[in-house]
Amino acid sequence: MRATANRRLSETLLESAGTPQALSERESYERHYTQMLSRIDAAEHNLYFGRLDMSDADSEDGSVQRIGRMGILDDDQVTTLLLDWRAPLSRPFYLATPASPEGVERRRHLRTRTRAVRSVSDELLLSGEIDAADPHDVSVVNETALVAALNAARTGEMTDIVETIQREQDEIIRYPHRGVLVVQGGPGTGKTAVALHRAAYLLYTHREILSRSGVLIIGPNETFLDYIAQVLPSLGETGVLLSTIGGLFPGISAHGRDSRAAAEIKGDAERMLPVLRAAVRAREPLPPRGLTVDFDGYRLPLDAETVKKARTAARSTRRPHNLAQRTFLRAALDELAAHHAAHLGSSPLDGSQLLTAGDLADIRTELESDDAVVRSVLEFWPSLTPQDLLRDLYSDSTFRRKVTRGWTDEDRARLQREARPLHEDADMSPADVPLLDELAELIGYRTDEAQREQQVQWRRRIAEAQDALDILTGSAPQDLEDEMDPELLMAYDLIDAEQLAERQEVTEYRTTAERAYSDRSWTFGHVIVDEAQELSTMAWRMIMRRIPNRWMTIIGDTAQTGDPAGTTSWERVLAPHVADRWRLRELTVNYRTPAEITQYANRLLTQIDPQQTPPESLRSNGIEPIAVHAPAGEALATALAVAGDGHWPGLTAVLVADTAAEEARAADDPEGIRVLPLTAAKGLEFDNVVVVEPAELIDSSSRGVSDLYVAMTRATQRLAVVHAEALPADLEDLPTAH
Ligand SMILES: Nc1ncnc2c1ncn2[C@@H]1O[C@H](COP(=O)(O)OP(=O)(O)OP(=O)(O)O)[C@@H](O)[C@H]1O
Repeated sequence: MRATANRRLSETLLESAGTPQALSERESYERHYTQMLSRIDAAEHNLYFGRLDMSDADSEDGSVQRIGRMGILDDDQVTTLLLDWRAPLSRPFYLATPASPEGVERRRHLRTRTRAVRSVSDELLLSGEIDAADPHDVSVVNETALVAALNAARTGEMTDIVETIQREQDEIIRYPHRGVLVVQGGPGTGKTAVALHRAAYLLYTHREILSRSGVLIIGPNETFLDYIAQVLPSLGETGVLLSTIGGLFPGISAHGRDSRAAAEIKGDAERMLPVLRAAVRAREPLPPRGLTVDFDGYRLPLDAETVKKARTAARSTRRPHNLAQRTFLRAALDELAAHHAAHLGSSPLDGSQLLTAGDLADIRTELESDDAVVRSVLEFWPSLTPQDLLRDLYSDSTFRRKVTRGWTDEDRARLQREARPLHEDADMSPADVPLLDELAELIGYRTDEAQREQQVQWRRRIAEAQDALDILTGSAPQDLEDEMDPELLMAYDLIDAEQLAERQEVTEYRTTAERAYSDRSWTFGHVIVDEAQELSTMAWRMIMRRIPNRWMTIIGDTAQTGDPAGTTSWERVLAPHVADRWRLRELTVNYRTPAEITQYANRLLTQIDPQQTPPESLRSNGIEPIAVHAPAGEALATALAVAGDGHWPGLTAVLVADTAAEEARAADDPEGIRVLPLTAAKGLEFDNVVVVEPAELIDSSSRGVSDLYVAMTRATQRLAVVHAEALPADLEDLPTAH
């Protein structure tokens, strides 16, 4: 397959593209073969991993199914050599258990490295020894392979779980409902893995729709996106847009940081929406008394009444601010024209209007072409950009006071930020992005890069066409010029550059993901939100605008919420958008953290939310977590020493409270050890974790206990807790080490 695709690609590249149509065909073939090659490359590792011997089939061919990362047909294009793991026929591979064998006699699991088979394990499902009547069978599927996968050392990049997906996970990955699906599950239950496999599954099953509209996956931060970036390509999918909330506004890279207090208030829709609306309205002011505009040697009054009338006309269109500007201008000019006409044309005898409707229209047209008049009128309904408005809100205290009616001074100060004239966009923080998006909606501001880019391309094409015409003119037979038949028409006589450019068909070569990324008004076919508990109500509004059909998978754990603007209740965040039309599925098994660690972590869960069932650890590894006492003020240094001296195999992370992030950055981390503030470790995992100063983690935020819970559940093998202050009561009985 690879050789064929390679050959076709070279043939395509060698083809000369004479006509624009041939050129566009060539490019689409090129794209097709390049994508096919990258899919084949991506599936190379462990291409074929599962085999099902079915009991019911009578023909030999039908009795065996081979399952792999991608579907492969034999040369006859009919016989299936390998079934895609997402195909319905592959399902028993993930679902069959001895209690419910789904017609599978034997399930074989293969592991390969490059082209060599490394291991094979078989399970006999129809051996009849098991009580097939037990409907509560919770045994794991593909046990040997699963245990191997769970014990494998971590590489710092997430891997796919396509070979060992478990039943409860499979049910979510293939969930057919076309509405909002919420997946709630404790740490390590495979939520992120399930989210990514669901994206791949949906793209496979609904490729027609989704390859055009795209799938968006939202993750909590860039580190997390890097961590999961390889999973979808390894499943053969490259067309998914991965983004953080901060990355969803085209043209803005939100690298600024907010204090927790600022992020909390910025994320609160109830508080911010009235402020944003007021901010736009404040840019639709009334003129000062006595304002006039000069026109035609007269001074026309631009008074409050005129502006009010125009403003009412504009507002009654119910269109966003920028889009209502034309109505405003038109209405204001009508008023000014009427004023002028009254002045010029009223009869000195009886005051009746002597000017005709035509005269009035002329005045109106002249007013409209008078730049100074138009500029004066538009002072009261200027074009706005979300960036400028937000910046004014943060840096102009008078403006801020005006639009935050009813706020305390203390809350107002949470929005305050120094005005910085240069590189302002770099100052935007992730919490600002939903505000920008909301403002863009109120203003009717388009970030349609695609459109802008099209214009640039259009101009470029005209320039190219002009060049082509120039060459054509230049290559006219000069020496014959005098004798040339003046009646003979040349191409350049008939066509101008614009027409020539127009003849080139406009084709969009960017991928769906690239187009979606540059267009704020893009709506996706499916949206998956991971670590969804962290999203503020403002962020939810932004996401919902991207997915009007509400076909979403929302994944998270309300016990892990760290952002003070985040949620502890799915009902609360979803009700404004979908009322109660959403379904909940739960994941209950912790595949990451061994039981030795979970027994301590789960005590914290009782504090965070006693209603939640603690996830059950699938394995134990015999390594007890430890507590290490540090001298006062030396918790971080001690933690680094513990991490370094342990010589533990695999990846080690030292996790500190966000408030200690500066200190952590300055620390000299020993080789192979990552020192991370807690928010940057969300969703990640490491073989060994050293948690620094639980008391500080708890105290540094109103969601401190959740933060500690997240920190402890990042470990796949070992946990050490280093403390100079007293340990929280729940961890007091940790075995101590020196
Ligand atoms: N069926 C499975 N087979 C093999 N590994 C699995 C399976 N399910 C989950 N895992 C592994 O368990 C670990 C945790 O999964 P994941 O990160 O998706 O959990 P999570 O629920 O998102 O966790 P958290 O909420 O703590 O971020 C990962 O290493 C993942 O590969």
